[in-house]
Order: sequence, then structure tokens, then C-alpha cells
Amino acid sequence: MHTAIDGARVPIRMWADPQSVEDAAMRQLHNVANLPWVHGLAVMPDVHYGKGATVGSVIAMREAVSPAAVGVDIGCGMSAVRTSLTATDLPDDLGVLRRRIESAVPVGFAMHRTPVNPARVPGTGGWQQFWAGFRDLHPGVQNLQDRARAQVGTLGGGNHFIEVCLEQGGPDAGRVWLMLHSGSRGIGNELAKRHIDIARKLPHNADLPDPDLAVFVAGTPEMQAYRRDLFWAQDYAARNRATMLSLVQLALADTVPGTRFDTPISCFAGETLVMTEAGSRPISKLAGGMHMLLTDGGKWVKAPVKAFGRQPLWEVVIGRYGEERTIRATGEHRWLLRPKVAHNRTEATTAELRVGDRLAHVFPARSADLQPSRKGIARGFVFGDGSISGDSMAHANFFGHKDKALLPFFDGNDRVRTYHYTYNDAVVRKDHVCADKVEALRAAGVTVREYKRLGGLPREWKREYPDLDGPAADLYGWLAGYFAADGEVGKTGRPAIWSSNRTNLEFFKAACEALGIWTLPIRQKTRTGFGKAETPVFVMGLSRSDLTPEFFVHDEHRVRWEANRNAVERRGWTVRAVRATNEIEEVFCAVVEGTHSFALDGHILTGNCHHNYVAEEVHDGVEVLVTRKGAIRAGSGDMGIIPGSMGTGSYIVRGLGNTGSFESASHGAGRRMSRTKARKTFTEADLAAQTEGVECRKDGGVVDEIPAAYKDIESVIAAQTDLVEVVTHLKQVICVKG
Ligand SMILES: Nc1nc2c(ncn2[C@@H]2O[C@H](COP(=O)(O)O)[C@@H](O)[C@H]2O)c(=O)[nH]1
Ligand SMILES: [Mn+2]
Repeated sequence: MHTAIDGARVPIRMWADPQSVEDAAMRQLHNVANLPWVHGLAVMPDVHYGKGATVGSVIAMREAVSPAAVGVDIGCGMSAVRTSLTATDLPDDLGVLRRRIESAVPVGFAMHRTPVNPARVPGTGGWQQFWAGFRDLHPGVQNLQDRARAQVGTLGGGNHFIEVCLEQGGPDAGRVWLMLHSGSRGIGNELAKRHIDIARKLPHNADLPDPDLAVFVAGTPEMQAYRRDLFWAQDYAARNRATMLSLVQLALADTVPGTRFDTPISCFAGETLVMTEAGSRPISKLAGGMHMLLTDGGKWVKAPVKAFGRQPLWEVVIGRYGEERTIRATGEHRWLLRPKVAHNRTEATTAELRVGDRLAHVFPARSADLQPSRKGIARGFVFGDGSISGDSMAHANFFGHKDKALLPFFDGNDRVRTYHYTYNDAVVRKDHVCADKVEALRAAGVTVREYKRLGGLPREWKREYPDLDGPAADLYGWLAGYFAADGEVGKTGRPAIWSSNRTNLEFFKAACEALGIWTLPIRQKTRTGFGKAETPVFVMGLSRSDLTPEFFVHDEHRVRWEANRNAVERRGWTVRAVRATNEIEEVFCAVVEGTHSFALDGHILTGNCHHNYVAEEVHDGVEVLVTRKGAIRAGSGDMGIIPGSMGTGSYIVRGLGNTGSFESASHGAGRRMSRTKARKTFTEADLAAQTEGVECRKDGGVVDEIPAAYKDIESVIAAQTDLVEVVTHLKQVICVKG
């Protein structure tokens, strides 16, 4: 539970005992909470004083970001992977394995003599494109590319570490894990320092209580340049960890042949269709760019799609309502499931999927007060039941009683005129009849029908589709008007729209997608025309529950729909078959910060790979830039790693999505004392005692990393039970430090 601290411009929500927070850190927190751009500030239980901003703080800012608060180790984070080994599989002399890891991964100031070949890093891709981005970085780092390349796959010093850990308790007790902690190395540091300097000199930062709080504001070239370098450095940090992890995996597999690893990256084959705001597109075509993707909660978010190298593929066959499709994905790809009565699994890897599993789905969020506009209805009706003769303007044609329901939506509807016609069955044609001949024809027993017509309407109403990005009320109105012309509501209350032109229904579908209205697949049927000739016609069902009474312009449509509007709709996909294939291909994934999920075509919600420091997120309905300075994302279901110290172990956690902390949790135990104080307080003997049973350095060079220099990890975890739940407790047997 948290304590709210008032007295600043926004309240400080603190998941730590305020009495335990040192004065310097408390001053930093107040300074941050007083910044004009700050939307909110949450403080994690591992809080302590830090350069620029307090470590263990989550700063949500509107249209601003502070480069010093992000810090110099841009993208610093954790990676972990579970192996197939248990404690007894490890060598008796753990020193052998430690030395193998130390010779595979340079530590401290050391770097690779030649850069690691990316082919040795399965699960990552797009390296060429990534390095091509180097030339766009700050001019001051342009001479550092060779060094940056040589530092990919290196640990660094301080509290960066690589560990071999054992799972504590539970059914998998003794299972071996690999874990590591590092960031964007020298290049991230160089970029950060340059931008921090730039920010300090900007005039709007002149009166800040602490020059380290200088910010960049949205829409300025400085912000644009910082964001470009920031996201590049975050990508570098993730690649650095991925490279190290694969080098450590090789070292372990060399020591214990046959070791297998859970793969931390999970992806799709190139043809997989992903929902974007501009329609569904193959994921391979999206790779290398930023796209608006549909994520959990029905929100559209901008996110990069990336290639992750060649990986073995599985095939998943899914079906719903007579539709069936096959999706190819890696065996480790994470699928989100809808729980069933028989089980409450909410996710599974491809390899763990079972026949009958129901995939989770997501639909774009709809505005609760969506109303069709009058003009939209008129335009949609003309599209369906309008006509154009020659170069004239468009007409709306009202057959039967449609004029009663539709005319009120047209301006100038007093101009409507009545026309008469007879059918000529032989040539399938309407023959117009002059008004003064109607009586005589009827008296002679000829069936004379009538319809009403309103002319003088814009030509494009009949010829063009409306703008998908236009006002939602106009688009919804267009759908309602078109439905009034060519739609029907069946006996079960299911609305369906008909057209002889498939493209019209595809547009109708796209417009529904844009508004969050679910549609069924378009089906082809055969219609027997007036001349008894068979012609193809297309029909598409619409969701009952996504529509509103105002959508139904005709009373009889609305009455049928009302009677059935709550009927159950089975929209979801069910797994019909899962099998491994022999195919190995380039695979792709979207990297959505925050929710770590995005939708495939068919609204299938799926997971992605995670990790980051500055993220664009929406909190309290406001778009904010969230800086997690020593804090992790802990959205509902997000997996996270909270390390303790080189002697006390770590936790794998699952986020609870607490909005009070901006869906965040602590990133570690946090320092209890500075490095200087730790060196003065403790000896090598203390370090040896506190790291007993751990194969690690025990010399004076790492005394400042002694476990007692950090807070008690158990208390830190206990202080955030409303932010995360513990999934696995790990304790290290090897710890490598630089
Ligand atoms: N399991 C281990 N945890 C460690 C070790 N050294 C530090 N730590 C914890 O990591 C966080 C990371 O801190 P950061 O601010 O540098 O990102 C720190 O708070 C400690 O709790 C270690 O050797 N092993
Ligand atoms: Mn770190």
C-alpha cells in the first residue's frame, strides 16, 4: 500500500515508509513533483537518492521528458531465461562455469576484439538496419561506432552482473536459470551526457530548482533529436543483453552438453496479418517501421515491428463459424487465452497450446456516445439506393415506404418528386410512365408502381466512399444510411448487409473496424435475377451488440434487432490443431511497450517481447511520457525481474496493473548506502561471509557491492504486494561482476 505525500504541485504516491527515505532523495522527489510538466509521480520501495532523479521513481510527464532523470545508462535492464537443467546437472566445481562465462563475456572495461557475429544471437534480427541508424545519432558520437560495435555483448562494471540461479521452492525447485543486468554501455552514456548538456542550456529550464531536472518539450527539434537517440540506445541495450544471454547460453551448453533454454523472443512468420489502423497487413511488410497497432483495451498505439532472425516454425490451425486459418509462429510465442470452465490458463506458448484452447481477442474501443450524423445517413443511403444519370448530380431513390423513414435526413426534402413505372419482364427493365397516363393504365389492369426521387445531391455521394479518418458520427451515419438501403435484419435479429460488389462490403468492413464494430466474414451467394439468370451477390453479418438503436433507420429493422440484441455472439477463435513443422524462416514481431500485446487480423490478441525505460503511455486518460528511473513496467500480466543483491537472490514477478503506480514496480532492492560508505563500513571478510555459497569475486574491488549495502529484498517485495505478485524466487549460485 502507498502513502500520499502532499505539499507539491502533484501528490507523491510512495510505496515506501517516508521516514526511511533520506532527505536528499525526498528533496529530489519534491522538486520533480513541482515541475510544471509533471502529471504524476510514484515512488517504489527501492527508492534512494540518484543522480538527476531519485532511483525507484516513476515520473509521468505531459509532453516533456528529462534526460537526466532517464540517466546515463539508457535502457539498463534485466534479462532472464529458464533452462532445462536442475541443480544436480551443474558441475561440482562452479568455478569452471564461472570462468567460461567470464571468458565468453568481457566484463568491466573490456570489450570484444572483433564484434560478435549476430548470427550467434538467435532471436534478434534487423542488425543492418539498426547500425544504419547510427549515422543519424548526435554528431558528437560519430567517431564511436567501432567501439559501440565491440561493446555489444559486454557486461560493464558496478552492479551489472551475470548469474546462474536456482529456483527456490515450488514444483520446479532446483531448476537452473540464467539472469543478467546491463544497459547501453559506453554509447548510451555518451549520448545521454550530450543531451543532458543541451537540455541544461535551454531557456525554459533557466529557473529550475535543480539543473538536472532540465527537460525537452514536445514539438522542439531538441526533443526530436533526444527521442531518436534515446530509442536507438534502448534498442542497443536490448541487443546487448540478447547478445550476452546467447554467449552465456553457449558457455553453459559447452559445460553441460544438451542444455535447452526457454526462448525469450517469440515471433510470427512473415505472411501473418497484423491489424493496423490502415487495415490488416502482412507482418513482414511492416518490419522496419512504426505502425498504429491495436493493443489490449482496444487502444491504437504506435509501435515498431522488427525482424528477429531465422527461427523454426510451428503451425496453429484456428477456426470460428466455418472460417479456418493457419498461423505460423515460433514454438515459444506467447498466446493470450480466454479461460475456460475446465481450466483458467490465461496464456500459453505455441508448443503448449491444446486443441480447444480459446484465443483472446480485442476490438477497437468505441465511443460510448456514438450517434449517426444526419448527413452521414443521407450520404450512405444515396451510396446504396442512389443513381446518377449522365453528368447530372446524384439522386436518392425511395422505393416502397423508404421515403417516410429516410426523407427527414435530407435537406431540401420538399423537392422530392414521385415517378411511376411498369416492369418489362422480358428485357428486365423499368419503363417510366408519365403521370397523366397512370390512371388509364391502371384502369386497363396494368400494374403501375411508384417511387420517389430527390435530386440535386453531391455526385460523390454515389461515386465515392466516405473518409475513414473523418468524424466518427459521419462514418457511423454512412453505415446506417447504406444499411437502410441494402441491409436487412434476419429473424434472429442478426443485421446483414448485401451487395453485388464485394469491394463495397470490404469498405463497409473497414469502416466498422475503424469504429469498433465487429463483422462476420464476407460470404458469396447466388441470386436469381429478374431474368432468372444467376448472379453472384455478397453478404456480411454485423455484430448485434456493437450497434445502437439509432443505427436502424427503419422501424422494422430496429424492432427485430431490439428483440435479439443480447443474444450470445461467439466472436472468438478456437485452436483446432497445433504441430511443429520443418520450416525455418525469418520471423517478425511487434514491440509494443506497456501492454506487450497487439492484434492479428481477426482481432486475435497476442503477446510480444518487452523491456524499456521511457515509454509513451496513457494514464488517467492522458497521454504521458513515463520515465521509469529504476522501476519496471508492471501492467496487468506483465512479467518482470526484481533482483536483490549478489548474495540474496532475485524474484520473477507478474504485474497487477495498479494504476496508482502508473502500472510500475521496483526494479531491485535499491541501495541502502552509498558506495563510499559501503567501502568504509565493510571488509573483504564481510563480503565473503555475506556471499557464502555463491561462486563470485570476493575481493576489495567489489566490497561496495556487498549485500548489506542494499535494502532487504524480502521487505521490498512485501511492500509492493498491490503492484506485483511473485511467480518465482531465485537464488544465485554463480555471480559474475566486472
Ligand atoms: N541478483 C543480484 N542483484 C543485484 C546485484 N547487484 C545489484 N543488484 C540489484 O540490482 C538492482 C539494480 O540496480 P540499478 O539501479 O543499477 O539498475 C539493485 O537495486 C540491486 O537490488 C547482483 O550482483 N545480483
Ligand atoms: Mn540497472
